[in-house]
Amino acid sequence: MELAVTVKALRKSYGGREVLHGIDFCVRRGEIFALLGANGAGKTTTLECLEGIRRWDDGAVEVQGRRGVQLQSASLPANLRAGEAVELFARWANAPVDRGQLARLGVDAFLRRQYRELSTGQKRRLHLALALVGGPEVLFLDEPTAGLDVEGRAALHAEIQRLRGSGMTILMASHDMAEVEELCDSLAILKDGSIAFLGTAAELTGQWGGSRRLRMRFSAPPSLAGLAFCRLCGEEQGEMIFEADDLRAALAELAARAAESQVEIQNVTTEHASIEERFLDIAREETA
Ligand SMILES: Nc1ncnc2c1ncn2[C@@H]1O[C@H](COP(=O)(O)OP(=O)(O)OP(=O)(O)O)[C@@H](O)[C@H]1O
Repeated sequence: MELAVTVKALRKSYGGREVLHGIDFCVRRGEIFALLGANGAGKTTTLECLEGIRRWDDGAVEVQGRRGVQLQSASLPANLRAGEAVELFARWANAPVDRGQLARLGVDAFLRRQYRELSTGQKRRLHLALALVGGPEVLFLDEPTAGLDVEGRAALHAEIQRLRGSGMTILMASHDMAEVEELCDSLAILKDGSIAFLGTAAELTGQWGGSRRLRMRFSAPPSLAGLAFCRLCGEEQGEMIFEADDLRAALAELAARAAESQVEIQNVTTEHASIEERFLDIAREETA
């Protein structure tokens, strides 16, 4: 397994207040990795340390390959035209302008417009185009689709997937759970400057432990008094809906109840927790 990014025991303080408390994670080459966390959790600080624009106090950070950075609030000279910015970055990187990429990002539509005339979404697309000049091997994106319209978001997701397909490693900070679920191979949840979860989205939502709801249709209502592993939380279209922390135990318990009550189980479906639900669980644990 080839690693593109390694972070070991990374610590960072601002003015004596520690905001990263020794975090560890790795990103494999060619994967899309997301940093999630509430406002102020430390995502941008972590990305900035990796991007090489922020000093850290202790620990180690390694990035293998050329870096491309889409800044969160990057600002260019107000009267610089988008096309001039692209030419300028290409000259600095000693690389040709990739017209195809500009078209895919929709930047070609406003190349003649000055930076100050661009909308938030257009600026974001331009910043991504600039980050991609020279073909980075490791790309850093800070909330890449914030401020983009639906079409822009879809186009950008398609482009991010295309870039991953070309072997690029992508690290992104995001608040958009649907985006993370759609794009990312693995993720870390930062909570107050420490890692609260590290793994894949499937591991986060969990096949069993992370599942929450069980829908069951019985031939007649079984006796449900004193359930230990689940609780009835509603009925919908003839199905009983249960909530459980351990679905396996809940299923066994309900099957036993059905047998005791001599009723048949006609249908069972489980609903897994979404990334958002698990994220909120972790956020709540933080304040508990
Ligand atoms: N330049 C700075 N000077 C002092 N404190 C800072 C600075 N930048 C960030 N912080 C503090 O460090 C902590 C982490 O901030 P950071 O921007 O890394 O979080 P974040 O997870 O990216 O938040 P957001 O989701 O709001 O962008 C916060 O408490 C923030 O107030």
